[in-house]
Amino acid sequence: MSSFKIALIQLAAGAQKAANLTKARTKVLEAARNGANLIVLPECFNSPYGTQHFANYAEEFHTTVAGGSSESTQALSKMAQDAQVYLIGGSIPERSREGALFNTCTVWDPQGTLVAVHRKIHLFDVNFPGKMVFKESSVLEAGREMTEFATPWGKVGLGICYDMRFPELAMVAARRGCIAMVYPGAFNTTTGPLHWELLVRARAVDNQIFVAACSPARDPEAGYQAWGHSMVVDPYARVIANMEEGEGMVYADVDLKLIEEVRKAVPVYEQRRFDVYPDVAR
Ligand SMILES: O=C(O)CCC(=O)C(=O)O
Repeated sequence: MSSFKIALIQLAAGAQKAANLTKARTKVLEAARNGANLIVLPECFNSPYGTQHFANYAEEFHTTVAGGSSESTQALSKMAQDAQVYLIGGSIPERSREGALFNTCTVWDPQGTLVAVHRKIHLFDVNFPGKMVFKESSVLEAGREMTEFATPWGKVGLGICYDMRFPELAMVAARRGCIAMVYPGAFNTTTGPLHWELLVRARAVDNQIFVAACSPARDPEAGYQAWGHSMVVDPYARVIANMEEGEGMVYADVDLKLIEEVRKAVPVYEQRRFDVYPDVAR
């Protein structure tokens, strides 16, 4: 199958988890009715985003139990099944069996089966003096593994938000044959205008793959002002779908022929000089 339709759902999450899940469900079913095959929700779509919120909203779920066994994972499983789509469930605060907290993305197939779990690897610890200090590592543990999952169209790699800043993840995923990287991510009004589009397009042009980044909508009442601007970029690094900061949805047709086409036109894959930089060839 050489093409599919992706939908990014940019929604604003409020304080009520159940309401956030209901809103996500409505949008997922709408995207499926409009023909989407792979649907993406934003980072922390079931809770407000902020270090003070992770523990309150965290859920423990078991990857071996159908539906994942917690409130949000059961809701995600059912959404995927009812919509008959692959669903990248943004991220949710996860509590491990040992009590550690993670920022975690779960992925569901059209049967509602859990097919991947990505725990955010690079935690968002930054300091812009006078503007913004954020220290996810004060409450979260970092994931330790790269994540990819199979679809009928090819393998898809995953990262969460700050993971996007680390080109190694996307590079290794592409070298392993991923056709796309998907990042649920909540940039903000400080770093969003500086780096969001640049990073999404950079991961695409470096690796000649599709890249999608799905943000929460900006909520003027929220403590954390999300950047929005969810977007899909093609393997030429062209923005093929995007939006502003409000709630909504964007769709893009992912035409896999473009990967082959750009790799023929600009064959960096065959031109790499690992003999010159052997330390990245390992
Ligand atoms: O990298 C950034 O500027 C934003 C990252 C972020 O908000 C996150 O990792 O949640």
